[in-house]
Amino acid sequence: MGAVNVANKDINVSLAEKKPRVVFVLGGPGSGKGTQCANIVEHFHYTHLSAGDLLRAEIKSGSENGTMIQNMIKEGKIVPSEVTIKLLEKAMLESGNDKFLIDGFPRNEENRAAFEAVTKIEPEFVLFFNCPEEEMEKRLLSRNQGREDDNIETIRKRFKVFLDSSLPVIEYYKAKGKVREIEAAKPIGEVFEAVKVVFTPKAEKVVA
Ligand SMILES: Nc1ncnc2c1ncn2[C@@H]1O[C@H](COP(=O)(O)OP(=O)(O)OP(=O)(O)O)[C@@H](O)[C@H]1O
Ligand SMILES: Nc1ccn([C@@H]2O[C@H](COP(=O)(O)O)[C@@H](O)[C@H]2O)c(=O)n1
Ligand SMILES: [Mg+2]
Repeated sequence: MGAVNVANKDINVSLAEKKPRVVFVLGGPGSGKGTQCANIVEHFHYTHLSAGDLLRAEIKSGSENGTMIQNMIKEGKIVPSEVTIKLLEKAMLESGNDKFLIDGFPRNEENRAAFEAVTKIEPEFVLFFNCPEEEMEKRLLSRNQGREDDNIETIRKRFKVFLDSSLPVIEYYKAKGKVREIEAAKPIGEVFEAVKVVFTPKAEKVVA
C-alpha cells in the first residue's frame, strides 16, 4: 500500500506540472461519445481516454479490482473514483500528449470532486451530447460489441444513473459557462459538423 501511495504521489506531481488540456466528453449511454471522439482525434489530434474502456481493460488484465469492476458495470453502477482516476492518470502520463478527451468521466459528483482534488486540473470545457433515451436505447441494442451492459435490463439502470448522478455534473459545469451542447440525435456526419465548430479556434471560423 505504501509503495502504491508513493507512486501515486509521483504521478500527481508530474500531472500537475504538465498542466495538460482536458475536455470532458459527457452524454447518456449510447449518445455517441466514443464515435465522435474518434473523429475529434483524427482532426484535432487529442488523445481519447474512455473511462469505460479503461475499466474494461482493467477487468481483462486480471487486476485485483477486476471482479468488483465487472460487477459494477453489469449493474450500471459507478466504480469508486479512486480506481478510475488512477487509470486515467496512468494513461495520461503514458500517452506523451498534452491534450485529452476524457470520455464518460466525471460520471457523478464524487468523480468530479475527486479528479479536481487529486489532479488540480479544470476542464477547458465539457462537450455534452444531448440525445433522447429512445434513440440511445435503439443504438445500444444494435451496437453488437459484446458488451455485458448492452442488454435492456442494464441499459435501463444506466439511464437512471445518468439522470440521477451524471446530469447534475453537467448542470454544475453549465453554471460555470463550460458546457458546449451538441444535438446528438442526427446522423454521425451532421453531429461531427457541430462538434468541429466547438473545436475550431475562433480566429479560423469563417464569418458568413
Ligand atoms: N449519430 C449517430 N447516429 C446513429 N448511430 C450512431 C450515432 N453515433 C453513434 N452511433 C452508434 O450508436 C452506438 C453507440 O455509439 P457510441 O459507442 O459512440 O456511444 P457512447 O456514447 O460511447 O456509448 P457508451 O456510453 O455506452 O459507451 C454505436 O453502435 C455507434 O455506431
Ligand atoms: N467514470 C466512469 C465511467 C464508466 N464507469 C462504468 O463503466 C460503464 C460503462 O461506461 P461507458 O462510458 O463505456 O458506457 C458504466 O456504466 C459504469 O458502470 C464508471 O464506473 N465510472
Ligand atoms: Mg463509449
